[in-house]
Amino acid sequence: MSDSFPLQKLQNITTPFYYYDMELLERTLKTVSEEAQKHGFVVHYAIKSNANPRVLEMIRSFGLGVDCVSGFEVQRALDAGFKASGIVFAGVGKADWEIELGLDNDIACFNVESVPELEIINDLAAQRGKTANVAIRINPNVNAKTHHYITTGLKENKFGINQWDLEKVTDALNKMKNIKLEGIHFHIGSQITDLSSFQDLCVRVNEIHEWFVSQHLAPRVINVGGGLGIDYEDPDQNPIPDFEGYFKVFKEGLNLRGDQEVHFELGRSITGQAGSLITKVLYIKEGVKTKFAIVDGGMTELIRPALYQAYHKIENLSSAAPEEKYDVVGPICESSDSFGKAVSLPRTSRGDLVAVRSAGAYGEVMASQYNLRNIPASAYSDQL
Ligand SMILES: Cc1ncc(COP(=O)(O)O)c(C=O)c1O
Ligand SMILES: N[C@@H](CCCC[NH3+])C(=O)O
Repeated sequence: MSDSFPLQKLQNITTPFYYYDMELLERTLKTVSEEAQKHGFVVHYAIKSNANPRVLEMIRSFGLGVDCVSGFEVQRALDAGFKASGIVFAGVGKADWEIELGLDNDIACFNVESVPELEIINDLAAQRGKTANVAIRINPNVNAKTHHYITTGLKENKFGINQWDLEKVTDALNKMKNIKLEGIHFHIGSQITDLSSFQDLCVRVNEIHEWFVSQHLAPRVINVGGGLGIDYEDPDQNPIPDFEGYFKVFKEGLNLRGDQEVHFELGRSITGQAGSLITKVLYIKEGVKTKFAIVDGGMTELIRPALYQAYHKIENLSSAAPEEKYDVVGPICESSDSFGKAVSLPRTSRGDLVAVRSAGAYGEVMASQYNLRNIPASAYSDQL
């Protein structure tokens, strides 16, 4: 039985729902802010990982900027009170209305992923008599050593502009009157736990940076994206990622010139450990190999196990009986609707509350209404 959850209070809430440990979120934000400040680094929060209004409110209170990947995210960030001057906007397929929204609100920077996109931003900025700040997203062809669905910096991935196309970018930039080159941008993938991938990234960034300088273009901002992973196996042992070690890699690895700024776009490492999906056991059913614990939350609330075969620690909050093995499955009409196979849990019964841990990032925000289910509600440790 876990003592890190207020079981009595959680029992009164209709399941399934997301539970946010706001004290942990606060400690994580304090750590990331302090560690970044030591080096003068600027952190943008990747809102795609979690756009819950209460979560955003706390993140905003720490003065982080926001990294967005759609016009809807830009709008959510503005609605949550983030300043436009702290908003950066990436994405391979920005529609005209999304670019217009960014321009009309004077966001800080567009992270541009192709030459045709650059042309459209230039045209739309010209129509408004404005100059758009852009960072060129470059695909550094670095192996992030993570799940292939969430690696983004290999040459075959759709993201960014390949190095051999950079001359086309500089040619285009020289012709465009309504674009200002603000920086260069990279992002190699997500859930990266081997820091050597970030060392490899630094080597590529330095090469590419040198090339820009040789073209008499001096990017003011070096944006190295996000991707720092979390400990899904042991969230209690490692609730806060090693931000110190992570930033140190960039401090030591990047060759900076003058007053350049280094920007980061961190999502999972900020929100991941602060959220759990709380679900209730509906039925215990005998299976062929193990018993099924059928819970009332499923892939519609948390799709990561079904989509990436991702591991999430599962805990029975209600029982302290001897352990047995269960396949913990949801009610959705898909065989992949499983949170874990042969999971050791204290003997589990109908009505027990189960926590699926480390679900604060890419959890609530990826919920769907498949099977016409409701989008899950949330509860917060500081409001119970
Ligand atoms: C461009 C960009 N920046 C930042 C992030 C945030 O990544 P993470 O949540 O792994 O820190 C992502 C997602 O992978 C991304 O695509
Ligand atoms: N949704 C992914 C991460 C994608 C990151 C965005 N590029 C996950 O749950 O791990």
